[in-house]
Amino acid sequence: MSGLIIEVASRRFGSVQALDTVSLYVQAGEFVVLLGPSGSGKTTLLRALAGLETLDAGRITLGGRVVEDASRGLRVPPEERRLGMVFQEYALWPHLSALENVALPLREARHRDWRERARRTLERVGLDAHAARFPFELSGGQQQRVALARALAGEPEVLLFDEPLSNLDAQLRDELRLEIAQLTREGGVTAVYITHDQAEAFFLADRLGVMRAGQLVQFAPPEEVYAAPATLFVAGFTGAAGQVSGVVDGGAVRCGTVSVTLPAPARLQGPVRLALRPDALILHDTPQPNAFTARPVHCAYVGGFFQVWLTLDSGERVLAHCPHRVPDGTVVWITLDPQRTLVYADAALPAEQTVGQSVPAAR
Ligand SMILES: Nc1ncnc2c1ncn2[C@@H]1O[C@H](COP(=O)(O)OP(=O)(O)OP(=O)(O)O)[C@@H](O)[C@H]1O
Repeated sequence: MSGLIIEVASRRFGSVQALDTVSLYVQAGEFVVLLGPSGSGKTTLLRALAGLETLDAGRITLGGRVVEDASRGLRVPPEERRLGMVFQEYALWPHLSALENVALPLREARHRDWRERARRTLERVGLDAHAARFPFELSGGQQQRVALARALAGEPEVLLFDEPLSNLDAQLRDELRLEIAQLTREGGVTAVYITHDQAEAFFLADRLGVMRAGQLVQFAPPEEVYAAPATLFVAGFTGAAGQVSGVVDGGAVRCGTVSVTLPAPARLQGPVRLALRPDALILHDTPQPNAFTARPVHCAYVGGFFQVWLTLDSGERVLAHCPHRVPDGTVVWITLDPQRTLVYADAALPAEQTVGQSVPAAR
C-alpha cells in the first residue's frame, strides 16, 4: 500500500491557470475524492498524477518515489508509475473479450499467472460468467466493471478514477459506487477519484477535496466539509442552495427585520452572506417572531419529502424541504436553525479569501 504526495503543483494552459499551487497528501489505503465544477482543474490534476500531463511547477511522490519534479525536469513515464486508471468512457479494447481486456496489462507486465489473476479479478467484480464476451455484448455497467477489474488486476500503487460513473443510469451508478467503495476498501487500495457529482463524492470519500479555478479550496473528511464549508463557494457547491445578505451588527447578523445571533467572539464584521442548506430552514404557515416572510415559487415531490423554492421579501431565493406540499400563491414564514446557518464575509471578496471565517450562527 502506498500513499501519494502532491506538492505545490501548478499548470498553466495559455491564459488559464488550470492548477494553482495545489498540495495534497493522500495516505496509504485512503480514498480521496476531488469534487469541483467543470474547468476547476480536476482532470489536469489526475492526468498529472498519471504522467499524462506535465507540471510547470511542483512535485509528485508515489509510494515514496518521486515520479515528477518540475524543478529538476524529472518525469517518470506513465507506464512506470504503477497506477491503475478507470475512465468515464471505459476504454476497453473492442476486439478483446472481457477476460482478455483484464489480462492484457498483466501479460504486458509479464505476470506468469496472468490468466488466473484476470479470472479471479473478473470474479471479484461479478463478471466471471461473462469472461468470453466482447465489450459490445456487455451493458455499460458491465463494461465499466471490466474496466475496474483491469485496473485492479495489476495491484497498482494507486488507483485513479476519472468520473467513471457519469455515463451510467442512476440505479447503476448507485450500485457501482457501492461496489467501488467495497472493492477498494477490501483491498486497502489508495484511490483518487474525480467527479462533479456531490452525492457521489460524499458517498465515496474518506477525505474530500473541493476544487475551484485550479485551487484546492478545502480538503477534509466529508462530514467536516458539510458542517463547516471553508468558503461560500464550497457551501454552495455542496448543497447550500440559498444565500441571504446581512450585516454584522454587534453579536448578530441583521437581515432586514430578521436577526441571527452569532456566537461570541464573532470574527466577522460588515456585510456577510448567510449560506443556507435546506435543513437550516424551518417553514411555518403562521406568522412567527424573527422570521422571514416568503412566497413559494415551486414545489416538487422528490420522494419522501417536497423541495420548495421560495422567494423572500428581499427577492433572494432559498430552498427548503417540507413533509407536505406547499401551494404557490400562499405566504409562509421561515425561521432559521442557527446551528445549521453558515455565515461568510460577503462574496464581493473572492470566496477563497474567506477561508476559516465561516462560523455557525448561534441562537
Ligand atoms: N490541453 C489543454 N489546453 C488548453 N486548456 C486546457 C487543456 N486542458 C485543460 N485546459 C483548461 O484548463 C482548465 C481546467 O481543465 P480541467 O479539464 O482540468 O477541469 P475539470 O475540473 O476536469 O473539468 P471537467 O469536469 O469539465 O472535466 C479548463 O479551463 C480547461 O479548459
